[in-house]
Amino acid sequence: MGAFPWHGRGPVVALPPGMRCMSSNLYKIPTLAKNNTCSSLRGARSDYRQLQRFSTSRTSQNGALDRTRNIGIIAHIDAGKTTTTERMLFYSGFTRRIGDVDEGSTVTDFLPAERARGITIQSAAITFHWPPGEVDETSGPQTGEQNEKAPRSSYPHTINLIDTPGHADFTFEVMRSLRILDGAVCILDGVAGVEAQTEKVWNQASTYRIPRVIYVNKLDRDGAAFGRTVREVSTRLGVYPAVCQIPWFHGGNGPFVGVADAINLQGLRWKEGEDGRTVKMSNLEQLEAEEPALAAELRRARIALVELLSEHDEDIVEKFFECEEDHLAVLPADIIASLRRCVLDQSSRIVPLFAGASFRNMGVQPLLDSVVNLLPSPPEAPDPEVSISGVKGGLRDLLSGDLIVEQSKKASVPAKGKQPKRKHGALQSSSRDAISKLQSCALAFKVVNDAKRGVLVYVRVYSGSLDRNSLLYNTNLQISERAPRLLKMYANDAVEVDSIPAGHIGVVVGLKQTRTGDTLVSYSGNKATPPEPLISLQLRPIAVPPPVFFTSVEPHSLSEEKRMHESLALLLREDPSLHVSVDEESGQTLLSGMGELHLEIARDRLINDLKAKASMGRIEIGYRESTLGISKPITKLFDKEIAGRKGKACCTAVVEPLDEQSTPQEQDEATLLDETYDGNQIIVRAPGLQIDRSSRTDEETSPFLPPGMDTVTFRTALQNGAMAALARGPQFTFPMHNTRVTLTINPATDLFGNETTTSALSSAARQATAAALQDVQFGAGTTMMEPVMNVIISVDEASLGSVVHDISSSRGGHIISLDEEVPLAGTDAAGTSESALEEEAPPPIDPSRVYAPPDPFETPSVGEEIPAAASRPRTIIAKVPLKEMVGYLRHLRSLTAGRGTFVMTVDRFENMSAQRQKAVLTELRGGF
Ligand SMILES: Nc1nc2c(ncn2[C@@H]2O[C@H](COP(=O)(O)OP(=O)(O)OP(=O)(O)O)[C@@H](O)[C@H]2O)c(=O)[nH]1
Repeated sequence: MGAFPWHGRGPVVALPPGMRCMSSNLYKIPTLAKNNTCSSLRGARSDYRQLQRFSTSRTSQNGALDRTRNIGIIAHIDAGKTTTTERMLFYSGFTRRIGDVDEGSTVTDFLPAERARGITIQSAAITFHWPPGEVDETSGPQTGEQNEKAPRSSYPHTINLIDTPGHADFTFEVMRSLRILDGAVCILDGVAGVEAQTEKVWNQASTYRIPRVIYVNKLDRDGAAFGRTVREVSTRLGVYPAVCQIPWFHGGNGPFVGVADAINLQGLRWKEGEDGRTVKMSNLEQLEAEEPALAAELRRARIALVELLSEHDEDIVEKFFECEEDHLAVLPADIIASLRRCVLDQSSRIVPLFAGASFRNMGVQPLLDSVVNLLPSPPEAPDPEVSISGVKGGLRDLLSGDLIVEQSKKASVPAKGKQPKRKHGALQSSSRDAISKLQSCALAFKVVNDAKRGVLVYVRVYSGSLDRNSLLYNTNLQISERAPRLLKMYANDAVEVDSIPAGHIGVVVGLKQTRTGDTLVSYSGNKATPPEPLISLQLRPIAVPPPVFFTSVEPHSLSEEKRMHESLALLLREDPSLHVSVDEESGQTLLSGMGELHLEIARDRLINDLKAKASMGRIEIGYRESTLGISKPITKLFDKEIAGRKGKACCTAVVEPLDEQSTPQEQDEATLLDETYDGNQIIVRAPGLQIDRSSRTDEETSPFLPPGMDTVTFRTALQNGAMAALARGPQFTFPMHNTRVTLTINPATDLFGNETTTSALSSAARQATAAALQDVQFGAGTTMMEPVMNVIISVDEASLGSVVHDISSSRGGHIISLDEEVPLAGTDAAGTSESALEEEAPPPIDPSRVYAPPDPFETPSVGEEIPAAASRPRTIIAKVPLKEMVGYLRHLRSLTAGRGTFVMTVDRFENMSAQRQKAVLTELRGGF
């Protein structure tokens, strides 16, 4: 048993064999070479050289994979993610000094903007080992066979940690980080409990079925209420908290000094003011002598834990009977194994819960143990969702061939009015053949411009192995790029590697176009593109929410314009939730995003980090314009020379409103395109086009089209033209929304052989659509639309009335519900995982059946009891125009004595009343 020195005394506890043994190296930091005078990061780097051996034999890869955890930390803003991460890095030996968010010296928040604001903006990927030491397949049990006596936390594991941002403006950033995680630690603030943002991120994590543990932080703070937080976990997050630790308050109601561990039946005590490396451990008898009330509570916690597990796990029931129904006699290894089964099979809704105060350096090492012991390795994680040829399913199903069977069935059903393409059997075998050619499949989950190394593309490899110099096909952009260099990242430091195997996270340097969210595949054979259907394989696609704020960006001089656009392009590669458009009439460049802070950070990145010489205008709400009626069919002939080449094409456009009442358009053979993008539907029809399909390439052409132009190019040119016209409404110049454009081409009269170039087609479509919009403006008219937000506000009972009144009377909002019993589905996830969202919401959990230790302030001996009713947490769900929510946090804080919080997401764009439109326009004009 390891010694945990405490004021120079010897070991205080010897645990019986079979119980969890926290070997001494666990809570100690490996000594770095004394003469190592370089930075702490560089110092640690030499210890991680072994990672360069990524591309070794399959067995060792599998072994290493078993000892890998790709995890993230999710929480409400300020719950302590960065503070906890810094301790994790320190205890693992990665850093030699604990960074401090308040001083701006943390490792993970390394962008200057993050350090300045003390918040995490870009999630950084960082790798360390827990417990410290080499990850070696010879140490610990072999793959698959878990030694019953020794927990996983007794031998080193590689932890790839993705630090996710907590601010609501970065929802998309959170989503894209979440989808590559195999497990997550959810940090709660022990004073604030479960907050609105926590609920939101929690629901997003549920969408991806990410196994989680909960860590209740800040238990050192006045007003910390562990028991209340545990109950909130059950009511607000809709899961059963498996309380694995309870807080240790000195003497029952003194300062927080450590935790009592219900798995191992021991007390862990840290010394105030130290770096937390030394932990005093007491067994149950010692704890009884020292803190009898805590020891009694620990027994209750252990009983509750075994009871809870027994309700969901047969194996623990067996162990319980083997121990003659003595809850305290069940071995810690059996409890850990049971917890692990429940965490991996999420149908039990059991989530293990731990306690600590990271800032005081208390509780972080056992939390790291729980990451290794309870969260899944990559092969144990839920099957990642893929979409291929329009069919969704799991990647493992795809690789085993099951998903392709489905895809073939779907593909072999002819669309209405069309001939079946190929026979089902043939397609199935060719699909199988294509899948067998897949060498690797990876998701680019983050693009970062690094001042020293250039553009870094962070990837999570899902199958095979991504090798240096391999050709990667980007299935989103439909282009190929070579991967000249691969890196393993340690926050802002890196180690060169030859390959990144499945299950791991790494960085590709040298990709010119790949963006955040793109899927990269490599395949065998010398073809320029991967075989069908691999060409359409996409990993966990996510829907980008519509931008609701915008700002203008102006270069300081004409000569700076090119550089500014390059920087903007890079910014868009990094963050696809930003949009750039150029207003055709004013020539102004507009940058739009999801929130004010989102655009402020983009400005910082553009001007301070990317050094673009440009200035940004005021951040404004992105209104939209919508048509109130149908236009006449308007035909436009484009006949002009462009760049010395004659271009001629003709097109007819009709625009009309697109809303719930709109009748869906019948699709027939003449329909070449029917797509909805950014709230607008574009239909392209060409009756009588006479399409010929090449049996060899599947390419479709027509004798009416100029030689070399296929139908895809033809309809894309028309679509681009219509989209350009929709970018500017006829009356208010805001982009059009909820609008359907039907473009009709008569091949005999509207196409002119060689003269019908793609730019002529685009121009004809743009002019016809713009003219149809003008026609509407002078007929039925157009209206302004505004973003309406789905707002979730957390307040206490005492301030509920004033907040509801403020929302419904002063802000023109509609209250949807108070205290939704069942957790809300992650609204941002809409469309990302149908299967997850289709599931029925589980029944609510009765908090009276949930074990939670009493909070010190609830005991009669301690001061006055806080009236429970007034502090009861309440949740308000409302729909409120975004305009009324600008600057709302400050107002909410003043209404709720600083306790209220809220999150919001775009619900929809709504038509504005004439009165409201007038008021907004007056304000906008005054503001300009
Ligand atoms: N008293 C106390 N304060 C803490 C504890 N953990 C974190 N804090 C403080 O809480 C504040 C927020 O901590 P961070 O670690 O930056 O929180 P975060 O969740 O990373 O915040 P974002 O990066 O902005 O999402 C800082 O002032 C910390 O010093 C704790 O255990 N006890």
